[in-house]
Amino acid sequence: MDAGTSPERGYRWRMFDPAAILGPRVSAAIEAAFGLRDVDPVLRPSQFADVQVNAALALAKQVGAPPRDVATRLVAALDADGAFADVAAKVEVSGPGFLNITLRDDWIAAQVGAQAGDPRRGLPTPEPQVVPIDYSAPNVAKEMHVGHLRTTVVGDALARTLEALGHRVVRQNHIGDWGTPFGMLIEHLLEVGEDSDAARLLETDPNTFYQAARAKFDAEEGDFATRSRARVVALQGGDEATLAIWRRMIELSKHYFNRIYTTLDVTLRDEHLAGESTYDPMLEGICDELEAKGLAVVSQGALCVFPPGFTGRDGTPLPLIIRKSDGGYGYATTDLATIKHRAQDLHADRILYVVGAPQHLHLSMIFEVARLAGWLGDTEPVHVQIGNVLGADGKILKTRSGAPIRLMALLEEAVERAGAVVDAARGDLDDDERSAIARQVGIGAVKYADLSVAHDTEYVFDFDRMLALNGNTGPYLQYAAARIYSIFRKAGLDPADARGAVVLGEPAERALGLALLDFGAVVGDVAALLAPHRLCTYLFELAQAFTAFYDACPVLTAPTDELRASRLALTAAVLGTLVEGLDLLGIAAPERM
Ligand SMILES: NC(=[NH2+])NCCC[C@H](N)C(=O)O
Repeated sequence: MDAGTSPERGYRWRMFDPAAILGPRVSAAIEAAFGLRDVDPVLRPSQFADVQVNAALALAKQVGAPPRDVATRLVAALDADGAFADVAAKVEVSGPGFLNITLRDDWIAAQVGAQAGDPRRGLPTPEPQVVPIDYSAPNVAKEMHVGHLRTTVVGDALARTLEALGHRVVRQNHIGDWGTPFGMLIEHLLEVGEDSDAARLLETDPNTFYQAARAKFDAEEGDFATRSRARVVALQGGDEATLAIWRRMIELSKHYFNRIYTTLDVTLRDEHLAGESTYDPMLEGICDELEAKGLAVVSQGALCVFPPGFTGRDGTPLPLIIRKSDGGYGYATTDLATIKHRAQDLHADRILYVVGAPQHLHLSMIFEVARLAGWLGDTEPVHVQIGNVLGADGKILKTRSGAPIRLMALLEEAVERAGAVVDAARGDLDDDERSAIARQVGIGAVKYADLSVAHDTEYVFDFDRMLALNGNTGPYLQYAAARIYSIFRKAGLDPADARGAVVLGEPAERALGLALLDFGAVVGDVAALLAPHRLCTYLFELAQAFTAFYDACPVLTAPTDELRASRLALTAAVLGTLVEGLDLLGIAAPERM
């Protein structure tokens, strides 16, 4: 995906990673040698060098010389002003015209030390943006399904990450709390009574509540259906008594959502609720405006917009219906009001819609109509498409009987399974601590499984795999952090006090230092590319680099005091990075497990 208007791209906002420091120096050398300004130095990681400069290949055409010559002149320019002397031990021309740079060990060590002392741990500080994030968005009186789980988890990780970078995130939970079904739902609630067990289902098992209402409606029992239809009219007409009972219903549903959010440890709160009903007062004005602008036309009795470029399979233009022939408004009108509000009232720079992939056509049409209406200005709406969560059979995850999985039951099972492992491994800990760990590990495993694959791809929900202690899993990373906590317990040292000067001698030590320096750039990429899985991959590789280091380099029994202090400092930096990285993903790191 294109990074769009995201400010995190480029070196300008970054601090400690080698590319951020070398990039501008290579650009300056290109200017000195060839008189070309602001040329992208094209720095890439490479298996043959700490950093590879690929600019010569692209420059060759412009300069009119073979890439190897360009590369050689570039090295001469870099040498001439000593641009690399403090940073690079060696710069070599290789292959068709790459520059392979070997960094100085003492430079890497100093950067690691500086990053560890930075309160932001090397996170970039880009120009702050206003970013509304639309995520979770379950429907009132319906069970949240695994699709909602994934938008909740991915949206929350993006919210945490963008906020950590300094952006003003506006969390928006666009719950489905409005529309035709509310007539029958309210009538049902009135019949069973607000304080009945049947009403309580809204908090515990909303699907059963919904189905009971639906059954009465379909059976045409007495005048239930007629009353339901009248109730929708009363609701949308602003009848106070109807609104009062509707509010009670939302209140009960909120208890259900909040239980899920608390269990999941996500940052969504009541104040982030901005459901479909919020925009009801704007809908008439939206239709009037689009009609006045000549964008909406009446077709078969309904008011529609036909945004250019959207056609059905047979080539006919696709409508976005904004007012049905009976005068009612639907999902599309609400979304148009929503996007106008986000662009014009919230002054959004980017709007993230963390929503299931099947809604891509709908959202693309909304974005296009908003653009045609002139509402967007510089606002960039983005659909962060969420792929399906599948069962072992490769179909959308369902229970054996084919019913949708109850999300709470799924989360409870994750915690239970994690608990069995923790109970077996840590009989030495008391019950409370074991159950707290089980919760962090079980929930962390589910969240990590959602986050570690690209958000737009499908994946198979598999408890055994997500709870495994090896491989790219949440528990693996939590375990890596817990192991480091135990090293510090053994040393009788608080990791915050491990501030010895870093010395990098062994190859595994050096590789670990380099890995640490990437943290800021990776977090910047997560925000720019809206790709939390990149942070997962990074943390997994960092944990592996730590294991390799720990196998090769004794820490507590290091040969000298200096080395011991250095290795403890390195170890503390890894712990801090793991804990902070997991926190950006919304995953806790227990101190023991
Ligand atoms: N602005 C939006 N359309 N957000 C997504 C809403 C998702 C919708 N409630 C659903 O469950 O499918």
